[in-house]
Amino acid sequence: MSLCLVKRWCETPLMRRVLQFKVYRRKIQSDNNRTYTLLRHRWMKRLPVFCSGFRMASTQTHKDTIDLSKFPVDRIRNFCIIAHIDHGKSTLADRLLEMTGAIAKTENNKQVLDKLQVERERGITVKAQTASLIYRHQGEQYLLNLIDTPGHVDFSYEVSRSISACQGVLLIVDANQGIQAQTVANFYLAFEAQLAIIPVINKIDLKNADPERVELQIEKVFDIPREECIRISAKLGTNVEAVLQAVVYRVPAPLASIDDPFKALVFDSNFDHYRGVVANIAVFGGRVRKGDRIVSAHLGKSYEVNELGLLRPDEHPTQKLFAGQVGYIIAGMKDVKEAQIGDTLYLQEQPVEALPGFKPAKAMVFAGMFPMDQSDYPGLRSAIDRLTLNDSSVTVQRDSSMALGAGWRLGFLGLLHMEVFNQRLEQEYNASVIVTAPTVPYKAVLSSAKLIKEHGSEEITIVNPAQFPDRSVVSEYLEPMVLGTILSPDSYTGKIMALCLNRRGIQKNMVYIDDQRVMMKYLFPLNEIVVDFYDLLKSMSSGYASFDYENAGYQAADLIKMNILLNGQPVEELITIVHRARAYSQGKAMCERLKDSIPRQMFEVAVQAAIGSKVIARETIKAFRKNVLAKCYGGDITRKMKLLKKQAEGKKKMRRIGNVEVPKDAFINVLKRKIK
Ligand SMILES: Nc1nc2c(ncn2[C@@H]2O[C@H](COP(=O)(O)OP(=O)(O)OP(=O)(O)O)[C@@H](O)[C@H]2O)c(=O)[nH]1
Repeated sequence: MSLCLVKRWCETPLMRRVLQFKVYRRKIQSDNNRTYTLLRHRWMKRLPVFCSGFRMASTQTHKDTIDLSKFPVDRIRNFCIIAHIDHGKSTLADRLLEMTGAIAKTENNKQVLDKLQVERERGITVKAQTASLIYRHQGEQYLLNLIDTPGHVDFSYEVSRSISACQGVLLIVDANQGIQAQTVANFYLAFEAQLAIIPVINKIDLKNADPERVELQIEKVFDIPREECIRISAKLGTNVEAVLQAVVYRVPAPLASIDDPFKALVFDSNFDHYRGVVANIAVFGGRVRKGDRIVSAHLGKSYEVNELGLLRPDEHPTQKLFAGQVGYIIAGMKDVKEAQIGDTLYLQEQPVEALPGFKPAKAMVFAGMFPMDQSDYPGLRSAIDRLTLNDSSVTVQRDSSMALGAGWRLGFLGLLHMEVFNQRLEQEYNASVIVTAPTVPYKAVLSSAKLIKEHGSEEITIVNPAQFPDRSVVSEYLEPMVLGTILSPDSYTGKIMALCLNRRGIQKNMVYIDDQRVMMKYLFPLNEIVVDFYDLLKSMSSGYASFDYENAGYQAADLIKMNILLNGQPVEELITIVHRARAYSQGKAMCERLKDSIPRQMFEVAVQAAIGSKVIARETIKAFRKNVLAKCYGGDITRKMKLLKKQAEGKKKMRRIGNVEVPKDAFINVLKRKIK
């Protein structure tokens, strides 16, 4: 009884503070480091970026358990893991982290480097992650810097950036599926960067694994001798030690000298609300330490280094970073634009020539984003601002529409990138949005002198179909093209060729990579493959075909603007640019899909597709009222109220266009097509 009372008394807010204060005092005397850590967690979290200097000073007391000066350049290896989606990159990274003691070995280590909620839910990597491993081999210690990269084509920009910080790659291939489209694309990224390529055949534990066949494919397609392949099971940890040894022996040490002036490449960055920009860097020469003044070559601005260290995979502060090493740096930059990806950092007193950097990511898909309710606009604006700070490949422009109000037009690297961004807005910022039909960036060569003067150039890029210029003022329209690679078992070739033809694809090449699998190259208009091509390809090949694409410039095309009318009213958000030859079939398909997407209203709704004033397709949605109380015979009034409330809430998720209620996902659904 008395014990219980004491416990309760201890838990009163006042006593808690007193007791905590005592704990702090005692810890200051006994263990300086831990006290600082506690203080940091309790107080510093609330302080804004300008306090980051003080906060960093507090971490100065951390003991440097890793003495980086012990790792001369010849004992450093920088490598990334590349592969087709789901071939086991993140699982292999888990095993490498465990085996080198970076994380404790437990059953729960599943894709440890996939930290975002969206990555965990979808089971895909979206953002490349770095981890420094310390590996002991034959009495020597090696510092291995690993970068786990995403597999999906939309995030290949992350792969090319990661490659620039490395001298070698582990090219993972699934022992069951063999070489897939992203395996080919990623191989060429590494090959063109002249990196050492270690082929690793994963999932040999699977019943249908056929590592011999995969080795032959690797030899045939990539010209890598089959003896160089390492067979592993990342899941069970089988033979993973051989991978670490291969990294030590086959990946060259970085070409960087400690005697050169400090020079580092920013290959990734993210924004921390309290500390500002955390930039991931690869040091190409010299050394940098805390307190140094560094300059960013892009902006010419100088900063003091507040914190630096390794990622193991969590931040592990150190006093210095040396030539050849990969780590992070925090220098009071308050915006990711100050630490542009591809930028070079150097010491203020030792200017150097900037490193080549990267080509900026090019948005391939544009869509309008609008708040569900205009009163949510300020909140959504701040959510988009914050999310784009951590994803600089998204472009943002203000936009507005008659039906949806004020919003933005955002540019993404692909449709999955757009979906992931949308999901992150909802999950991380609780922001619900309406996304309009995605479109690709078209170009128009203007013929009107007045318009050329207005735009300052003859050629304009159109990212909003509503602003598509009329044929009368244009001499030529251009559409973006891509070179697609399809890998599939040969039994599906006929069906796949029909699909490609249906999407205006032009075959460029077709080779057998073994006696059953075929690789086809097609030139496609981007617009034809961006929305649902991949889904259709997967379903018609029972999931066996894979697809990847790369930019292939622009090509002249006969394009027209197609309007969608709901009860005679044009819907700006549903305007699409189509090829003249496909206008009728696409207009018909869009009307059919809209008929399925829009719930019945109290009145009849005519859904029409029109080119200019000519209607080319029509569907009718019959009048209807859903009586939610139909099954509620007699009974309690509160139950009826609940049902009506639920119906009202459902309606909130709709958008009123003219007098028609349109659900928010209709804008994207309407573009999905079926193969004819
Ligand atoms: N049987 C078996 N399954 C494995 C093995 N390695 C990975 N997997 C499974 O394959 C699936 C995909 O693994 P991930 O490690 O997420 O693949 P990934 O390449 O990182 O995927 P992305 O990041 O989305 O490209 C998971 O369900 C893993 O459990 C293996 O050696 N054997």
